[in-house]
Parts: sequence; structure tokens; C-alpha cells
Amino acid sequence: MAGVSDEKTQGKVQVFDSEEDLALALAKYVAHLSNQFVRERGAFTVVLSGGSLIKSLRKLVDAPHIDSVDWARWHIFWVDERVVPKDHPDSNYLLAHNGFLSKVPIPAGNVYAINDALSAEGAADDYETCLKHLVHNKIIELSGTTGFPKFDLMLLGMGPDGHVASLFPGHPLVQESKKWVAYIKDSPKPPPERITFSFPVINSSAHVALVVAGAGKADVIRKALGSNDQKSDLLPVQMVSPEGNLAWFLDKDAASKL
Ligand SMILES: O=C1O[C@H](COP(=O)(O)O)[C@@H](O)[C@H](O)[C@H]1O
Repeated sequence: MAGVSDEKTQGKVQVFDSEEDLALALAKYVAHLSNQFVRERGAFTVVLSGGSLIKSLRKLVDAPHIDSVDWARWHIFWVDERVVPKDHPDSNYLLAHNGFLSKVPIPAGNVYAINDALSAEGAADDYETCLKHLVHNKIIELSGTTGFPKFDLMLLGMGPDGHVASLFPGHPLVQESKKWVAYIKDSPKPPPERITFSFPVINSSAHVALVVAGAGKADVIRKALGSNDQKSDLLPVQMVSPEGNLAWFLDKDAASKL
């Protein structure tokens, strides 16, 4: 590992010599949390992003994790999804299925994809209803502090503009304070129609990992981790501030301007 810092305000920042090292450490971290939550409450709720995050999960399907993780206890969700059919190249579900889910024995009934037959509004409402049902059944915990769902682990990527989930810089959706799942029809990054968890849900998580690799993201990483911007200037990635633990997984290139 190239470096690590642990500051209360920004979480634990780990910088790895390569994306390969990052992927190895990420697998170890996820497997460790899986063991902990399965032991403590018999379930592990994991929220995925789309994009480059999925490739960085590749070491989880290798030994020793493929055999030691209790995959049957995993429940999979998406922090955001594009409103396209599940077999569309833009689908975050398809990306995760091909790169990760098809390689591990998570029960199909524990994989909560959006209803791709609905409009953006309908899909967001439907996903929020699904989450409420799972809270009622105690698969998902509820934060006693915020009243929003408290996922065990949220695995977030970050776009080169500092967006997380489908919460984009300057978009009013970053201020959503009531909905669990919101919809967007004017995403600046295609495709335009998406659904996304709101910040109150993201920030109620027990653990959030922000996984960022590549020189193309170095400027935003410098802004996120190296500056003291006023509250009004914050990029979405700077608004990630969970009630639980925040861990940054950066490769050397992403951290090159720190
Ligand atoms: O559109 C999206 O982009 C972000 C970032 O993707 P990346 O390829 O730059 O890592 C992703 O986290 C999000 O889930 C996705 O919908």
C-alpha cells in the first residue's frame, strides 16, 4: 500500500500502488464485513454502484473469498440504476450480473433489481416500496438516528465530475431529504432517465466504501480530500458522510494530486 490516513472528518483514506492491489484489499474488506454481519444478524445487505466499481470487485470471486463468504446471506441492491431494460448495455444490473453476480451463489431472490417495465417515477416508487417491505421483514435495518434504511455496506464509485450514485453536481436531487429513492430524467451523463438513492439513505449506512481508480479522477479527489470548500460548493462526493464508517479505496493514479 502506498499510504493510509485516518482522519475523523473524511474517513479512512487508503492509497494503493495499483488498481490490482486496491481490488485485493477491497475483497478482503468486503469479506470481513460479510463475516461480521452474517455472524451478528444473519444477513448482509450490500448496495452496488455501476461503472468501474464492478471491475474492482473481481477479487471477491477468487480464493479464499469465493469459498469462505456465506453468499446465501447476501442481499444485493443498487444505489442507482438506469431506466433501461435489464439486458440493455447501459443497465447497471447487467454490468453487475456479468462481472460479479453470475460468479457467486447469491440466491436469485436476494437480488433486488429495479422493475424495468416501469417509468422512472414508477420504478423509483416501486423500489422504495420494496425497501420498505424488506425493512418490515428486518432484512434491511432502519437507522434509529435518521429513520432511513441503514444498509450494512454501500460500495460507491465516483464519476470524474464528482457525482456519486445518480446525484450530480448542481442538480436539485442532491438536496432530496424525504424520498428514499428518487428519479431523474435529465441526467447530465447518459442515459438521462435513472433512479437513485437519496443522500439521507446513503448517509444512514453502517459502512460506505468509496472506490476510485485512475488519473482521470485525480482532480476531483484533490478537491474532495484536499480542500476546505464552503458547504455550498460541495461536490456530491463530498456530501458522502455516513453515520457509520467511511473508507476510501484509491489507487496511486487517483491519489496523484493529493
Ligand atoms: O453513471 C454512473 O457513474 C458512476 C461512476 O462511474 P465510473 O465508471 O466513473 O466509476 C457510477 O458510480 C454510477 O453507479 C453510475 O450509474
